[in-house]
Amino acid sequence: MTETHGVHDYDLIVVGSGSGNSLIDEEWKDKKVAIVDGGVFGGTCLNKGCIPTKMFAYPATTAVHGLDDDRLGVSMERTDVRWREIRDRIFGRIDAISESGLEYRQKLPNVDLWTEFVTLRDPHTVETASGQLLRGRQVVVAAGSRSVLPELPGIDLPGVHTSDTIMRIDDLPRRVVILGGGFIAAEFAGIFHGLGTEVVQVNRSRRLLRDHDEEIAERFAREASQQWDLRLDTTISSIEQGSDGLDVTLESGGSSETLAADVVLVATGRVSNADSLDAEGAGLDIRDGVLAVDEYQRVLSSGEPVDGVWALGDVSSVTQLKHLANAQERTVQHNLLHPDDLRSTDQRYVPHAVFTNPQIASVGMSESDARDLAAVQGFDVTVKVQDFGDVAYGWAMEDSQGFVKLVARKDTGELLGAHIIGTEASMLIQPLIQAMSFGLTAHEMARGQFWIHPALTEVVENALLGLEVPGN
Ligand SMILES: Cc1cc2nc3c(=O)[nH]c(=O)nc-3n(C[C@H](O)[C@H](O)[C@H](O)COP(=O)(O)OP(=O)(O)OC[C@H]3O[C@@H](n4cnc5c(N)ncnc54)[C@H](O)[C@@H]3O)c2cc1C
Ligand SMILES: NC(=O)c1ccc[n+]([C@@H]2O[C@H](COP(=O)([O-])OP(=O)(O)OC[C@H]3O[C@@H](n4cnc5c(N)ncnc54)[C@H](O)[C@@H]3O)[C@@H](O)[C@H]2O)c1
Repeated sequence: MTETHGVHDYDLIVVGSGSGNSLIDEEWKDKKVAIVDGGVFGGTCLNKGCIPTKMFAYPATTAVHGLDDDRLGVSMERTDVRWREIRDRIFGRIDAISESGLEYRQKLPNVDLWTEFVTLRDPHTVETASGQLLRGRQVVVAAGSRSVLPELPGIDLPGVHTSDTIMRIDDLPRRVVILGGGFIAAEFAGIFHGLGTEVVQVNRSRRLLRDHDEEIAERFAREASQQWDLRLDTTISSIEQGSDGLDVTLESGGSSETLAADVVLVATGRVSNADSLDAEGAGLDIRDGVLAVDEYQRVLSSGEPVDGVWALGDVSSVTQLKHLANAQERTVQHNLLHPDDLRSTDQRYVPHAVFTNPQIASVGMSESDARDLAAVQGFDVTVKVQDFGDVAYGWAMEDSQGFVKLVARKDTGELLGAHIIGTEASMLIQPLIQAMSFGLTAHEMARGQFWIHPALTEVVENALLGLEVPGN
């Protein structure tokens, strides 16, 4: 670092140590780099997102599957759930990774680590909370997103959590009320139900998982309502401290009801941190609530890319997923060093999975989006829904939950969307993502390879063969 008139000068400033941290590799060893993070080193995914949630979801799903095995002629009992042991195992591993990542960065001679929140003074200058000014020849904004809390009486009470804090509580709650119908609500409902907590999930609209294919969302609502108390078209009007925990008042169709809960989880969405960085004040564009970038991840000001200023991940992406943030990080890593050979990220088929019970995974268009596109572009759509229970492994499982739904163009066999609900949906979908990414048609994918018999993947093969496409 060099210091001119109280300003610390760098070749590169990275704001955010989540996906942004991976940018700093050997290529930067002879340059001055600052990495700034006012939160926990390593970002959301590691510390309070993808990783710990899945480490809770796995034991919870294992427990629930065991309980469900009665119908297969095997009886199991969940006798003990040792929450603190689970929690401490999870965070024992995670906190150590965060701490060692921080120590590693602190030791690098060319890197300064600033453990403060910053705001943007201009596109190339950030000001730390303690008033230090850092100026970067290049700046990467990778400041992520944060939970939004609805304005609700009692929202500040102890016992009311977001996903940031609920995984660290001391005891497994006996009763939890979850507000929201998206990814986080679905995953935590699955976790707490699996571990034996009484779960009430409250969703404002009739539709859970609103961005999913309708049939998937409906099947999930059916499966959820058989496991926990699902209240649709319902809101929470207030939370109060009661004599037996929290009194949570629900409103639905003009009537109200008060439930007692030990904890409330608020899972009502996450917003880009572009506003808390004061990106707009620094002259940067905001589009759809996120920092606007072009295809090369260059940040825009009045619609034009700002030289040497980049953004990636949740701060600049409406789709908040770690694998997308990572892909954008690889793009920025290249572009920072190759201004004459800029790359973009292929975002045609960004998949996702919801690790609830049953799992859900999806890539590409929903049936209704595909039909809308077909109406505009003048092609026909073919759809096949194949139940897990129709193939041999599904019989072995006595499965009545899972299905694969494929959406394709009738004329060409191009796969437009794939949606799976059921056991290990997150893995079953991968060959479909591959086919779509590499342009395999439905028939080529079905007949161009062997499918192991009698593996569950046969449900994908059969779904492909059930589409009305050329070759089938
Ligand atoms: C509960 C939960 C579960 C999730 N599960 C999954 C999953 O299973 N799969 C998946 O793909 N995605 C999942 N996600 C989403 C995923 O975590 C995010 O998409 C991803 O972490 C975004 O990475 P990022 O690098 O953009 O931001 P982050 O990892 O959030 O990093 C941003 C960093 O910037 C810091 N920061 C913010 N503002 C400032 C500032 N003003 N000054 C300095 N530092 C600042 C923050 O402290 C943070 O460390 C989950 C999210 C949550 C909340
Ligand atoms: N497995 C994964 O990939 C994974 C897991 C968790 C989170 N995430 C990411 O994190 C993001 C945030 O997750 P999320 O579940 O918080 O958001 P979400 O956008 O998925 O769902 C938000 C929910 O809150 C409801 N809601 C919003 N405002 C409300 C209000 N005032 N009162 C009542 N309900 C309200 C919405 O109707 C919706 O059901 C996801 O969109 C996803 O990108 C991914």
